[in-house]
Amino acid sequence: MSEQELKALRLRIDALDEKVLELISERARCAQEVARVKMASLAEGEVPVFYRPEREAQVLKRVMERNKGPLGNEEMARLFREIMSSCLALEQPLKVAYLGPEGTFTQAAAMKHFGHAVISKPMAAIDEVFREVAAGAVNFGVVPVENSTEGAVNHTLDSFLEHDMVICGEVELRIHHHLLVGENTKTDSISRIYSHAQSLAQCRKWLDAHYPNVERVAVSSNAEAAKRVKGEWNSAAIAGDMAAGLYGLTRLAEKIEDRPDNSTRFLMIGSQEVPPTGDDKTSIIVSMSNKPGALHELLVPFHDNGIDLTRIETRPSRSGKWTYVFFIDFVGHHRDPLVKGVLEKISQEAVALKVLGSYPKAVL
Ligand SMILES: C=C(O[C@@H]1C=C(C(=O)O)C=C[C@H]1O)C(=O)O
Repeated sequence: MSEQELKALRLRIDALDEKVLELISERARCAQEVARVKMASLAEGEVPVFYRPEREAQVLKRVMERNKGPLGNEEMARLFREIMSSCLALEQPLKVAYLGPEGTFTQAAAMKHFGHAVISKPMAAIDEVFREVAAGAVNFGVVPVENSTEGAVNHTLDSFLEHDMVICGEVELRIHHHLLVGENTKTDSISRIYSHAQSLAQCRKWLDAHYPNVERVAVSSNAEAAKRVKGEWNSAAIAGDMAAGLYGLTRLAEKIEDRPDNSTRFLMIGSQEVPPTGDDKTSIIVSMSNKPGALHELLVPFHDNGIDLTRIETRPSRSGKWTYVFFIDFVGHHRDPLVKGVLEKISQEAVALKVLGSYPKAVL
C-alpha cells in the first residue's frame, strides 16, 4: 500500500471518528434527558430507577440483530455495552460489589454485565457480597453460581436461603486458566501450586499429567494465588488473564482447564424487580414435604405446561436434618400467565416457594 493511500484512509478515519464522537455525545445527552424525565415523573416519596436491565438487554439485542459486520456481533455488543455503561453513569453511577479481590473472574463478569463505568467494590467472601447489597451500601452484587465442569457454587445457593435478594441478571463467562509464574520463580523446581479449590478441580487432569507430585494449595481466590506467587521462587498459581495482568505474572502454560468449554455463570443480585423482555429466565427456591413423589409433583406442572427447566439443584434446607430445598431455573418470566399458573400449582403442594427473580437471558 502506498503512503498516499494510507494517508487518505487515515483522513477518512479521522472524519468518521468525529462523527462517531458527535453521535456518542448526542446519545449521552439523550440519556441525561431520560434521567430528567424519570425524575419528573416520580410520585411523592418514590425513588428513581435509573438502571433498567430489561431495556439494556433490548438495546444489545437490537445491535446484534442489525449488525452487518465486519465486526462480530459479540464484539459490537461489547462496544455498545461500554457506551451504555457510560451513559448510565451520567444518570447515576452504579455501585457494584463483587467477590474479590481485584482480578477475579467475578470482577470480569461484573464488567461484562455492567460495563466499566461502575464503581466496583471487591468483597472477601460471597456472603459479604450478599450483606453489602442487603445493607444498601451498593446497588448490586455479583456472585458465581455454577460452573460447567464443577457444578454448583454452594456458598451462593446457601446465601439465598439467608438473605432476601432479587436476581436481576445473569452472565456467562468462558473460563480459561493459565499456569502463572513470577520473575523470581525457578520454573524447574516448582513445589507448590496455589489456586482456588474450584480452579484446581477444573484443571485436575492437567495437573495430574504435568505436575503429579507438586503440592496443590487451595486459597481464597485465584487473584490471591497470583498475589502469593509474586514473592516466592518455588511456587506457581493457576489463574486467569486479569490476575496475570494485575500481578505481572507470565504464562508457563496457557488454557490448562480440562474441558475446553469450561464456563461459569454469575448472577447479579439486588432489590429491583425486572419487567419482562419476552426472553427471560426465572429462578425459584422450593421446599417440599418429605414424602414419596414430592420431586415428581414439583416437576409435573412444568412438564404439563411445556416450560423449559434449565437447572435444578438440591441443597440441605438447614431447618431440619435430611430436609431439602430445590433451586430451579426455567425459561419465562414470573408475570407470564403460563408461569403464574405453574407457580400457583406448585405453591399448593410446596411447604414454601420463593421467586428469587425473573431477569433477561444473558445477551453477551
Ligand atoms: C437511557 C436509559 O437509562 C439507562 C441507560 C440506558 C442506555 O444508555 O441505553 C438504558 C437503560 C438504562 O439502564 C433508559 O432507561 O432508557
